[in-house]
Amino acid sequence: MTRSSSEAAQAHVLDRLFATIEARRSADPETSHTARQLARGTLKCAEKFGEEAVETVIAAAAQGREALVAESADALYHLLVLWASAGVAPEDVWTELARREGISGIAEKASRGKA
Ligand SMILES: N=c1c2ncn([C@@H]3O[C@H](COP(=O)(O)OP(=O)(O)OP(=O)(O)O)[C@@H](O)[C@H]3O)c2ncn1[C@@H]1O[C@H](COP(=O)(O)O)[C@@H](O)[C@H]1O
Repeated sequence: MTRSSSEAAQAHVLDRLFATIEARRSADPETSHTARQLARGTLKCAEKFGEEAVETVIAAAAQGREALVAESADALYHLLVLWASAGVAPEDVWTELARREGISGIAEKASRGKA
């Protein structure tokens, strides 16, 4: 696989995962972790993402590369569950990221009057 097609596959996996998450809205919470999370509401989904984000920080600080990869996957999954719960589509975020392409983060911060 070439570098560019590999990169495209990485992007698609998040879109495929989001489609799976959306399809789980009507699934049985007894058999679907996603349905269970969505049934708890957006605030609980946000709280769960926060927990997974903290676990990602701990992995980065003390547990090594393999743990960081695993915790990052958990965090991304729970971020997508949060988007689904809150009515955010991946395209909304991809569009915002594309809008920022080529804008230096340092220049953007300076434009808001921050050093
Ligand atoms: N990518 C994931 C994924 N990553 C992490 N997890 C689950 O997220 C949970 C995070 O671990 P925790 O120990 O924090 O969870 P927990 O012990 O259940 O804690 P609580 O939720 O009770 O707070 C685990 O149960 C993981 O199995 C995931 N569950 C599902 N998916 C994807 O979603 C698809 C649909 O899953 P279901 O909805 O379960 O069918 C799957 O095919 C996968 O592609």
